[in-house]
Amino acid sequence: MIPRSLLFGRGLALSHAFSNQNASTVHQQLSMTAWNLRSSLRNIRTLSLMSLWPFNVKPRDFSLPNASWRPEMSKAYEYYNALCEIEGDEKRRLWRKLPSYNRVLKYTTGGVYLSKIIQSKARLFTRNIKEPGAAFEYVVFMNKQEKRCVCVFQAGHLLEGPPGHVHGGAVATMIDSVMGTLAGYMSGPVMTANLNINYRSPIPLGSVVLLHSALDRVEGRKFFVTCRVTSTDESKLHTEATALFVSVNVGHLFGTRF
Ligand SMILES: CCCCCCCCCC(=O)SCCNC(=O)CCNC(=O)[C@H](O)C(C)(C)COP(=O)(O)OP(=O)(O)OC[C@H]1O[C@@H](n2cnc3c(N)ncnc32)[C@H](O)[C@@H]1OP(=O)(O)O
Repeated sequence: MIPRSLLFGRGLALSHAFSNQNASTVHQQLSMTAWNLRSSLRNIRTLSLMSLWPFNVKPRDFSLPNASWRPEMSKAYEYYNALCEIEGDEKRRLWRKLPSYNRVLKYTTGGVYLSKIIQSKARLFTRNIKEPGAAFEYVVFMNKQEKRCVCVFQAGHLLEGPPGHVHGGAVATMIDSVMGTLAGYMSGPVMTANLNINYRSPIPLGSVVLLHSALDRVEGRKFFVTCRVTSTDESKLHTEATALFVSVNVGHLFGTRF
């Protein structure tokens, strides 16, 4: 005959034990169950660490200064970084420098559309060129209280569009990324539903600009965001944009929502 514990699992096996065995055997069984539970929890913890491999080492923060930065980039960085370091209660600081990685680590194991090979090779568009200074060099400074952020952006030589100037798509990429970062910071996961851009004056290749983004209003799941791209002294307007971001649940990103 098949033992009852194998048919109904440990819970039912224990109730069976209560009715048939003496107290010391029951105590022994309870201790064993607790030990098994602890060991299972240890295994789950080990598994969850393994599932992050190879990302359980500290990822590289791409928003730190490097040798490719022009003095203008370093100067703007230092200006906003100093705002982040103003003495005071950490929680009450207005400005924060956001770290920037080449993957959104939380989502490494998701994505029903992606094969394992593509998943392991996926990298954030703006952080996928290894040569420092060749493409998108940028740092985002967030001011949650004022619902705005500033991005210091140095456009590298691989972003050429018109000769000697930055490609409009590269500008749009940065605008979308910075506005999306702001909307996401305020609300959790979002996707761009609508993006309108007016290009006012071309951005010279290799130059440093600021992207000023602000949350205009929120209507339910809809986040309306603005963005202005200016020279670092803010005297020249390069680009203006407005966008709508819609907050989504993680299932939407993985195509698993119903
Ligand atoms: C750390 C690194 C950070 C990097 C940040 C990078 C940010 C980059 C962001 C992106 O580039 S996302 C990629 C580009 N975007 C997409 O691929 C989105 C494709 N579209 C969708 O997935 C869906 O259409 C969307 C999530 C936007 C909306 O679908 P839902 O089914 O969730 O919502 P629904 O269609 O019910 O719309 C919700 C509301 O938004 C409104 N809406 C949606 N799309 C709209 C649109 N295009 N224009 C105006 N309104 C729009 C819609 O009318 C409705 O308004 P009401 O609530 O008032 O009825």
